[in-house]
Amino acid sequence: MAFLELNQIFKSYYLGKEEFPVLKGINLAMEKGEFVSILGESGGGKSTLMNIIGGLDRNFKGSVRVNGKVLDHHNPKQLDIYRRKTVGYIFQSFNLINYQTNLQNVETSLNMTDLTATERQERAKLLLRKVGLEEHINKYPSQLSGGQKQRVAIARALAGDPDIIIADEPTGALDSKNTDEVLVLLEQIAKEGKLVIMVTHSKEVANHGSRILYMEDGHIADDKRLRPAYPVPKMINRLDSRNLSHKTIWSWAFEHMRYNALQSFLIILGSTIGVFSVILFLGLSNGVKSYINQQVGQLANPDYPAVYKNLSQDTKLTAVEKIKNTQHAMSTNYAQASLNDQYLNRLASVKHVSKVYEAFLLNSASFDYGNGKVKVGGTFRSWGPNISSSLIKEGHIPTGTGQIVIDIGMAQKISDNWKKAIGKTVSVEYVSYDTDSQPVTVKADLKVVGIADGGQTAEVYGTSLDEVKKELQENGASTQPNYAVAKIDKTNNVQETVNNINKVKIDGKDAFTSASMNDTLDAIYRITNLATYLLAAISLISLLVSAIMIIVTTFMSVAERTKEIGVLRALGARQSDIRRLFTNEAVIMGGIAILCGIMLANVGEFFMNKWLYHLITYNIVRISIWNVVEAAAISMLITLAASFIPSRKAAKLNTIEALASD
Ligand SMILES: Nc1ncnc2c1ncn2[C@@H]1O[C@H](COP(=O)(O)OP(=O)(O)OP(=O)(O)O)[C@@H](O)[C@H]1O
Repeated sequence: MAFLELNQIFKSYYLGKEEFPVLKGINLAMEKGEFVSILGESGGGKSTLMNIIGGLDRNFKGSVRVNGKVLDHHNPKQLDIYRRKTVGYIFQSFNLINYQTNLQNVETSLNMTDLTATERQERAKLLLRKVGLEEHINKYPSQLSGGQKQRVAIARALAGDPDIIIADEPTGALDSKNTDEVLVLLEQIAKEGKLVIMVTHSKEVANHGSRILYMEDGHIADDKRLRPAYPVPKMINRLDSRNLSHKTIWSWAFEHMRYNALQSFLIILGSTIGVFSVILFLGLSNGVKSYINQQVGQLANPDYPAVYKNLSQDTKLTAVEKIKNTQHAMSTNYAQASLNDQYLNRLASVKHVSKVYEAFLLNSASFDYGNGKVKVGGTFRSWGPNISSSLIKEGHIPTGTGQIVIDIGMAQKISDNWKKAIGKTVSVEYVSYDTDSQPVTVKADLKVVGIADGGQTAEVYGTSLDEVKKELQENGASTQPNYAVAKIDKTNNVQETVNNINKVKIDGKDAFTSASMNDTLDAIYRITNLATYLLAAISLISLLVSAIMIIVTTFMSVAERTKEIGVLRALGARQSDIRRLFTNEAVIMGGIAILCGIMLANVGEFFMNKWLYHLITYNIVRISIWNVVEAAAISMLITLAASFIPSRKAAKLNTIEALASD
């Protein structure tokens, strides 16, 4: 039984329904140690026959038997292994991979053997030495002559230690000197016990073989033996084949990306800008929220909601709107708008309210220092536990009568060194109302004991509750508080208690209106969230643009590398290897873009905070680890999705057509 047997091989091409038979019943037997030349007219079916022997063509009739076993051409996996292990290809146009060095080109094939990395390198060097290219191992194919390229291709074909070498017009593109050198090498390979099958148009070239087959009209017209087959030496230590490792595919993807540096750089740049802006906008939104929190939080303690008397009948109004109505009503009917003992006691009886503090908010007050030297307007308030003491930047909160806390803005006007305002006397003037709701002007001289900074939200002027009551009493104004502060036992109970306070009824009507910090913040957050989503959506657009760039460039890359895909498949790479090759490259670029985007966003955070700090004294960009994770995940998903279709297309390319592409 011969090593390679072809039985009744029929092959036709179809144009529409029209059949073009090319091989019309080929029967052949070939042995190891033979150097078979195939001659024949152009279009006679030589390459078609080679594709069948090489395991590239699966659509034919008949059987191919190798070493006694029928090759199952309906089983792609078996064919992958067959090409990897049994066949070595040499093409007319060399088909070397241009972004790999000559050494790496030979190693490409060796990567599908069971050798270790060092063994692979040693064998690649040995093979390149064998074909006389020892000095050129680190050059790229573009730096070699045609003959040298073909010798690299021969070294690559031999790399996996195959039994059959298929050379399809290996000398077609070479001059006579290089042709001779290549033929000597092929003869040498046959002498080493391999079956060499060479297609040629030249009789002279064919004569180097030990046997010549003439193909004519889809048949073997003549089979001429020139000399006996070379004796097959005992082959020991044969290499075994294995699938390409993930590591190898990653390194190829990386090599190709490096080879196409400019194109890769532009894609990475596009994605980097996308990732950078998504992270930065998310960080900005965090900063804005935490800034609002800080501003509102430092002004008022969330465990102490303010409670006003409710005068609005319209139940659809929000708590904040109802509070405004009550404040308006104060100047027309103070007695009705302020809280009497009945209301204060009822409030104290609400569940979770552990204490009720009377409080005054006196709008349109004026604060005067040095008889008009510094005069400012603002709201004067009684200082209660609801006002955070962290607002005090110098001095202390007002504890007894005759004391005042002024805003830092006024303190700066009083003295260049604002801290020196402590101890100065400030005159306060405001309007309140008597029990008949008639306006009463209240004046008092108070000593500055503290300086407060309310940030962007409010200017802070305040005195003790006792002092307010004393002033009102002395000037004949009503001492009924215009609002109250309820102390809630636990932070967790605040929202529920505020809701319950708003439901309390006196004389059948809603008695109170109160807004928790959450109510106030929710409205603000809704707006900042909206702004954030809009900004993030804009940056997502740049990610999408980079996704489109990835799709386009991967498609272009597949088109450019069609031949390379064909070569890799002919060497035994699986469809999944090809798919991974393209996906991995996109993932590497996406990964680099994510890293660059994260780094840039951090730099952006630093500079934006630096530039904006003097405006608001706050680090307004606050990138959290979650912002980074979110942006990285979105970007990687987009990258994978973008590379999916082109990679699949690459994997599904027909190997023969890919090899035939220009
Ligand atoms: N994919 C295809 N679709 C249709 N016809 C094809 C296809 N590939 C080859 N053929 C036809 O099959 C015939 C045999 O082609 P093949 O390439 O095997 O010939 P060849 O003997 O190698 O020719 P040459 O010596 O010119 O390379 C030709 O007529 C060719 O036009």
